[in-house]
Amino acid sequence: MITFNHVTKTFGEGERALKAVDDVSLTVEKGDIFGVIGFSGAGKSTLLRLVNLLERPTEGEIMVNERNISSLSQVELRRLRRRIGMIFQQFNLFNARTVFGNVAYPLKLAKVPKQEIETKVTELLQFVGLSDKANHYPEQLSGGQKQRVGIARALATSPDVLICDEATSALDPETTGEILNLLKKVNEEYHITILLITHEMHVIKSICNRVAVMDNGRVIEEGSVFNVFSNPQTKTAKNFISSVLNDRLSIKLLNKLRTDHQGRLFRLIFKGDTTNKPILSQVAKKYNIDFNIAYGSINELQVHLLGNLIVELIGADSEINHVIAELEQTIEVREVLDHES
Ligand SMILES: Nc1ncnc2c1ncn2[C@@H]1O[C@H](COP(=O)(O)OP(=O)(O)OP(=O)(O)O)[C@@H](O)[C@H]1O
Repeated sequence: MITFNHVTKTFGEGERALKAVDDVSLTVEKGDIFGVIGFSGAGKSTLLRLVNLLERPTEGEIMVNERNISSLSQVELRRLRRRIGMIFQQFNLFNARTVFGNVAYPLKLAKVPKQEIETKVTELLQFVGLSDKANHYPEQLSGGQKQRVGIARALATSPDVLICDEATSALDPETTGEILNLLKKVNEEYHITILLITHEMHVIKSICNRVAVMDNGRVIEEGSVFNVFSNPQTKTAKNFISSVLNDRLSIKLLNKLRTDHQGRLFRLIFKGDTTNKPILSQVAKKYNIDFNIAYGSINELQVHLLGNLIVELIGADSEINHVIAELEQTIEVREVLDHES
C-alpha cells in the first residue's frame, strides 16, 4: 500500500547537509497499524511528511497504491491527499469553528452537498463519541476530545490511510489509552491502514502489528511487533522494548539476586505456545535438579504471549548442562552474567 524504496531526504547543502531520512526502504501493507519509533531527531516526522509530499524525497521513490507519488500531477496529488487523513500531536483544530464545523471542513472544501455533509459528520461524531459536542468550540473540549475531533475530521473524506504524528504525546495515560482504542476501532471497522510515529513504545505495544525502529535517519530494525519485541537486534530497540516489557534487571536488583541465590542464574524466554506448557518443571524432574524463580514477567503482544523468567538452577553442573541443552530445544535460554546487554 505504501512503499519506501531507498528513500533519502537531505536538508541543506554542502557541509551543512543533513540526511533526515537516510536510505529507508519499508512497506506498509493494507490493513496494517504500522508504528515507527525513534528518539527525537531520528527522522520520524520527515518520513511521515514524505508520504503526502509535504516533503519531497531527495532520492528514492515512494509508492502509494502502486503509484510513484513524485510523478503525480497537481490534481492527482490533491486527490491523493484526500485519500490520506492526518492527525497531529497538537490537534490543529480551527478554534473559530465548532466541532461540527471542523469535521465538515474537508467536505466543504471538496464541495460535497450540504445534506451529505450533515449525514457524514453526524455519523463520524457518533463514531468518535462526540455527538453531544457538535456545537461546542475546541476551547471547550479536553485534549482527548480535541483529538477525537481531529480523528473525525481526518476520516471525513473516507481515506484509505490515516497517518498519525505523535497523536497521543500531549495526552495523559488514561486518555492515551482511549485514543489508541479509537484508532484500533478506525482500523478494524473502517478498514483504514494506519501509519503512526511515536517515541513511546507502549503505543506500539498497544495497537501496532508492525514496527520500524529509526535512528539517525535510518531504519535499523523492522518487522512484526512480536518478532521485534521478542528478538531485538540493536541496542536502541532493546532499550525501547525493555521500557515496556519490564524484562531487564537493574544492576542493583541483579546484585541482590546474586547475593540471595548462590546457584547459576538463567534467563528463560517463552514465546507463544511455550508460555502455557510446564516445560521447566518437567525437565527439572527428569534431571533431578531444583529451580528457584527469582524474577518473572509476562506480556501480551497482540495475540501472542511473551514470558521472561530468571531462574536459579540448583544441582550438579553436569545435570544443569543437560537441563539447559534440553530447554534450548523449545525456548531461548541465556545465562545471566554480571550485567545484561
Ligand atoms: N525543514 C527542515 N530543515 C532542516 N532540517 C530539518 C528540517 N526538518 C527536520 N530537520 C532535521 O532533520 C532531523 C530529523 O527531524 P524529524 O523532525 O524528522 O525527527 P523526529 O524523529 O520526528 O524528531 P521529533 O520527535 O523531535 O520531531 C533533525 O535533525 C531535524 O533538525
